[in-house]
Amino acid sequence: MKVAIFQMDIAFGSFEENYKKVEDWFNQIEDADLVVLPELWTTGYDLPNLKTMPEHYDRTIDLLKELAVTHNVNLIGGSAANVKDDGIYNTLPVIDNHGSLIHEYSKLHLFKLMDEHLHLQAGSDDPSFVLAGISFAAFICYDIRFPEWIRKSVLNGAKVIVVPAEWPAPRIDHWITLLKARAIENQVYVIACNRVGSDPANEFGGHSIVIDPWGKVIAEGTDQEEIVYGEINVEEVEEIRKRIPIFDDRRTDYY
Ligand SMILES: NC(=O)CCC(=O)C(=O)O
Repeated sequence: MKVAIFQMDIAFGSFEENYKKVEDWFNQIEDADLVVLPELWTTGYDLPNLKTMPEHYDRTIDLLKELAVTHNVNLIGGSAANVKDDGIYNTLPVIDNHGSLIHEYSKLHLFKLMDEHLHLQAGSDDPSFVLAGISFAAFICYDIRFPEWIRKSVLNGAKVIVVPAEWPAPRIDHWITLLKARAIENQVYVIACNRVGSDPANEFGGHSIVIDPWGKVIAEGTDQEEIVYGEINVEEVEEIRKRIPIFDDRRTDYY
């Protein structure tokens, strides 16, 4: 499966501008079966104003469905603010190449350092889904600091972990280290998309990445806007698990 990661800058609070950029980037992709976008790519962290944009989640889904069909590509659509009656969720949509919305996951762990707990509701969704015959699980940014949440999906069968993010540059070494650790400890592929550029509070670090189940980096972005391309082969997961059979060796009598 060929993957194209949209490592983009995000116009703060201006979803029209961000829609336009994403449409332009779709016209540039070379060869991809799966496109991955960053966290909150339609608005950035303009959290206090999200409630004034109640219609934009549905518009975002409509746009992504159209792009998936036009370009015949599967999409893990980053995430967008999803205004519901009981609050605003940070929701990740998955759309297949026929334009069907097959899965949604709202971020479980809210990141207080960026005020998420003041404006957003935590989700309660299962992160796992099957896309193009492959078992995936998708998480959002801060979720990667909770290995037990990711391990749960891997024990349920996920072979590829996808992570859209807005991860600030000063902690970019945490980003890379945590993603490598999640790949190695779970013997899965990791595909992670981080934005670049800045907003009024943060500068973001890019370094979107594809990591194989042995922990080897297959593709990595810089700290500038670009489409990062990588290729995954899920049969590798079983090969690595035969070499070091951690799932047979777990001591479930102790933990
Ligand atoms: N958008 C986020 O969840 C950021 C998480 C983050 O920066 C971290 O250090 O964790």
